[in-house]
Amino acid sequence: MALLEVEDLDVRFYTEGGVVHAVDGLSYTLDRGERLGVVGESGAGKTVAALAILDLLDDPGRIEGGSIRVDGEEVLGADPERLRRLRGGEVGMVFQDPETALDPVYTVGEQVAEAVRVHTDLDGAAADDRAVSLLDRVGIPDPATRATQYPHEFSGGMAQRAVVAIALAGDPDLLIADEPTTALDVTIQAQLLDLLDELAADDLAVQLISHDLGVVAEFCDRALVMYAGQAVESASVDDLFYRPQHPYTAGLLSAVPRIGDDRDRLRTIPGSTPDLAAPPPGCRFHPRCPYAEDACTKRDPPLVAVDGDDHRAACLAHVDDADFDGDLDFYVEVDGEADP
Ligand SMILES: Nc1ncnc2c1ncn2[C@@H]1O[C@H](COP(=O)(O)OP(=O)(O)OP(=O)(O)O)[C@@H](O)[C@H]1O
Repeated sequence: MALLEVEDLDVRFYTEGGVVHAVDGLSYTLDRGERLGVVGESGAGKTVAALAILDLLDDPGRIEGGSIRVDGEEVLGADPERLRRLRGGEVGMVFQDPETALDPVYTVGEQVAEAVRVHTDLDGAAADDRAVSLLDRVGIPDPATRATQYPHEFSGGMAQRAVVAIALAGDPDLLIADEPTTALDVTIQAQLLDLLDELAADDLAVQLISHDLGVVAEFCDRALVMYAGQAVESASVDDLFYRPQHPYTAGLLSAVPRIGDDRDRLRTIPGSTPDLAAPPPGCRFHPRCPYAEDACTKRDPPLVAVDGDDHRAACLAHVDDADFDGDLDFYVEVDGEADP
């Protein structure tokens, strides 16, 4: 049995501008100890889908359907005791910005110890000791002194390590990291990824949400590509990078800057993500797709196996025919102009 099984998840936001269908029929699984990268442009539904796993969506967001099982147990509609065990217990979460995750009025040690108390049997001095050892485990030097300091005394990288320590307090099986390095500078980003790498080597499964395909290629075993609330491709990292099947995946890859690329301007896929209150009919990517045919405007394509069960895509288009060599230049816009 997979550690995490998401099946046909449906999340909508009821806004004044209409019903935003943020996650639509999302299904995927994550095994114990596996590292899954979730990629896609801003607004694809990556964060909303992750919050749904812990039933953390607030008004006007609502989970309208589907199933989320952690270790075989359903999360949706679970009682408060089960949710307490889940959040920060079986599943730890790290967000982009450590400053919003830490409370400025408590010391870092108090915050880690509180998480220890909530999720374990430890109390009092034993919880404080565990907090110091967690700070040590995430690579914070002189953890006993650091534990007595307040978040503002921590650098961004150290604060994010403290957030990881809090996420580990309940000894989770799964860590969801939502753009955990985006707010950090490049060297610190690499150090934090090294830390996640070490933790994952200890059999912790990681769901890493990232805009950065390079980070996903380096860190993850498998990747799930999301577009406009749906999964469009799911594959091992190798298959995804060398044999992308969905034109959107190919577009994302061709937008990655490469060594030797002398263009310093931003390369993007032409067009923008659709308004999820009124998504285009058929395949949601068709208005931006160079391969779109009439049928794509009518039929919402399901994920189908590409070559074996582990590689699935919501399109069996012609990316292969284009002899993909990682440089689909015809696809990409540079500064809004067609790329020569
Ligand atoms: N509170 C909210 N009210 C209305 N719509 C929302 C709300 N939160 C998210 N959405 C919508 O849900 C969709 C998915 O958002 P989500 O944050 O999951 O995207 P994302 O892929 O994580 O993007 P990013 O990389 O920018 O975080 C977006 O269209 C967004 O506008």
